[in-house]
Amino acid sequence: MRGAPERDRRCPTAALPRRRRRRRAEPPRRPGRRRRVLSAAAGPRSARWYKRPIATGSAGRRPARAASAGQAGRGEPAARSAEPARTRRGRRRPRRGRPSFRELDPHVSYDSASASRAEGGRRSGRAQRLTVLSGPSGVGKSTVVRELRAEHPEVWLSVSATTRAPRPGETDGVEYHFTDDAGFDAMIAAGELLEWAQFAGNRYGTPRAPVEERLRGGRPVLLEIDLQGARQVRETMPEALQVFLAPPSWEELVRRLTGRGTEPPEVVQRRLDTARVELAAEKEFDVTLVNTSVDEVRERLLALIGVRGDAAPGAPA
Ligand SMILES: Nc1ncnc2c1ncn2[C@@H]1O[C@H](COP(=O)(O)OP(=O)(O)OP(=O)(O)O)[C@@H](O)[C@H]1O
Ligand SMILES: Nc1nc2c(ncn2[C@@H]2O[C@H](COP(=O)(O)O)[C@@H](O)[C@H]2O)c(=O)[nH]1
Repeated sequence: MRGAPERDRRCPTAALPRRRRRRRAEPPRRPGRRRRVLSAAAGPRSARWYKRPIATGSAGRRPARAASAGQAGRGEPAARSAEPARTRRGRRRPRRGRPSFRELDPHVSYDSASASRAEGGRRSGRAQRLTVLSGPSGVGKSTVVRELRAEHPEVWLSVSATTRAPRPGETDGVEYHFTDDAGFDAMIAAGELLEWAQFAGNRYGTPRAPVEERLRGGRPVLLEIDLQGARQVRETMPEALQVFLAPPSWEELVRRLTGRGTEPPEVVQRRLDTARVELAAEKEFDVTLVNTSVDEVRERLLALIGVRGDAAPGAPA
């Protein structure tokens, strides 16, 4: 054992010059945990990934590329103005703090926990099976999921129960299981819901049994749920991959939600108020995908779920 220097027992910093005492007397800081982030290296469809160490708290995302998804004029993510700082050796210096959702580009970033879960799962032959897709109302979750399932019906989407009234064109048992308050209460009381939440004046919940059944059968399962539901699933099923779908900009989110024309103005406003809270919680998720292009997000999501582009479609829906 190396001999420890003898200490002044009354004051551990007494031997230090005065200006260094205060700093040494403070409890030692935890060294900044370094995370590894995988980011798309090249073009939007690239299957190449590079690993880039970043400091804790930084998403380490690539600077946004204007019109990267060929959606010029439709709320492209704001490009970062300055080149990233570099170390003396010319390496990229990690940014301090996470960028806001406005700074993100439509490329995926995910931290070490989810990356190793997803990658490790695949290596061991056990693909990531449960994926939660969340994000503010109107960001495009249903649109992306619809496109994804058109190509890959083997990805099973949970049909939620809700007390919301059906919109024109919605069918009971297809988009939702529509129920009333008493029916919803009964499901809660019977423990039939994996999670549930109150959202913009209605209740929504994920029926537990069908999800568990599909997971047992090895099907990739997708839950399209709000932030409160995502938090509950994080508690009860921490192995689930949590994906946040973000809008390219606030203005674009407003445009999409109002443009959809499914809610009266007061409900749109309510959903937008909630959206601010949801956007602020983006960091809780393993991955953020910015929905600038539905095609790109669909491909990214398929890769994250672990469904290969060459996977045979046509599995039972
Ligand atoms: N990448 C995109 N570019 C432009 N418009 C889009 C994009 N993705 C979705 N939209 C449009 O945005 C609107 C809202 O999409 P969608 O209904 O899928 O949102 P959502 O997140 O499922 O909303 P909610 O949470 O309220 O169910 C739709 O009109 C859809 O066509
Ligand atoms: N916590 C849950 N949230 C859900 C569920 N099903 C849908 N949702 C979310 O509700 C809002 C509003 O949906 P809308 O169809 O009325 O526009 C949206 O964010 C959905 O993701 C659920 O089972 N649990």
